[in-house]
Amino acid sequence: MNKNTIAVIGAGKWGQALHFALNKKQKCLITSRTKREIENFVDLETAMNCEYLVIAIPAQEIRAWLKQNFKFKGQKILVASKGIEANTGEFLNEIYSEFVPEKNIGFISGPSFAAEVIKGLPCALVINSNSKKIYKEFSVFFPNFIKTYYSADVIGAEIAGAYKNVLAIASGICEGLNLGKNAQASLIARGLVEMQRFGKHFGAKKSSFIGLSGAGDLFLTANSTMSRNFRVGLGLAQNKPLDVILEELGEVAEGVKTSVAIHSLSEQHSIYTPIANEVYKVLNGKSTQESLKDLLKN
Ligand SMILES: NC(=O)C1=CN([C@@H]2O[C@H](COP(=O)(O)OP(=O)(O)OC[C@H]3O[C@@H](n4cnc5c(N)ncnc54)[C@H](OP(=O)(O)O)[C@@H]3O)[C@@H](O)[C@H]2O)C=CC1
Ligand SMILES: O=C(CO)COP(=O)(O)O
Repeated sequence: MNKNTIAVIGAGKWGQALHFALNKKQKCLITSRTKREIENFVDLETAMNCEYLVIAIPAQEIRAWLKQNFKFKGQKILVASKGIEANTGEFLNEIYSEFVPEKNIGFISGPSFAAEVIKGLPCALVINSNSKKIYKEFSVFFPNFIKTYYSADVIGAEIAGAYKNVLAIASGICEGLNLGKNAQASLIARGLVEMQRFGKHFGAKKSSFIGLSGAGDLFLTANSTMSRNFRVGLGLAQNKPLDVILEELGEVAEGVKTSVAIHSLSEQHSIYTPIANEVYKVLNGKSTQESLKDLLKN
């Protein structure tokens, strides 16, 4: 393993933006499944030898990718994905725990559209880890336009980051149906309550939901066409088939699969998650008007 070296794995929108940011203060390598003409692009083996790895691969792909490619040699990992595995309902920290010791891993959360980070626009992120050492070691890599905070509430950050994607789909539907700003603000506020309730069940801290990881990322994503998940909602409001919406998007919208995970977890654990459940149903063919009626029922 090469000491004091850093690499990003996954050169999608977020991986490239993080690489741009992390390459400011020191050399940062990048690798991806598909080779690209990017500064410091290397093969997977070279990247895997770095002491610090930032992994930006969609949540649904993580388990298979880790099984196929990952060998733990003492690397420190920062997970940049936001989602819950659909077919198991497992959180990313549970999946990673089979491959990396807890003291070597952290999770990024907070409002951060890749398109803005790659322009060097300022933002604030949270590095969530059970080890403050992980925060300290990774935070020095971040450039001066990114403020980093520390939190030990890994599960809270994970749930907030994954849940807000489902709520962004709901907010996109709201916008697409022209339901107005009152409706959208109500949806976002109730969504925040809902994700907090869901998180509490799994041991998350309330404070994570009112800070950057929860409200911060939710307000960003649920209010902007820059969000892929929000755009999925806009498409659903126009009655476009999901496969067409996803084909046009051409990038990952984690909320689609995460809604499956939240739906099954909330049934399994009897957690009241009305908005996420309606998103799940609309993604499975329920009409948006029916869904709206059901959400408004007293
Ligand atoms: N975009 C954003 O603003 C932000 C995104 N995120 C999160 O980061 C994660 C990645 O998102 P983003 O980069 O935007 O998504 P993109 O769709 O832009 O890119 C995903 C990347 O993952 C790689 N990938 C996909 N499937 C596999 C696989 N089976 N094995 C290996 N690599 C794979 C692809 O590599 P290749 O192209 O080389 O095949 C692709 O470049 C998501 O969880 C997202 O929620 C978090 C914060 C901000
Ligand atoms: O997580 C994000 C910003 O913080 C990106 O959201 P989308 O995946 O909906 O574009």
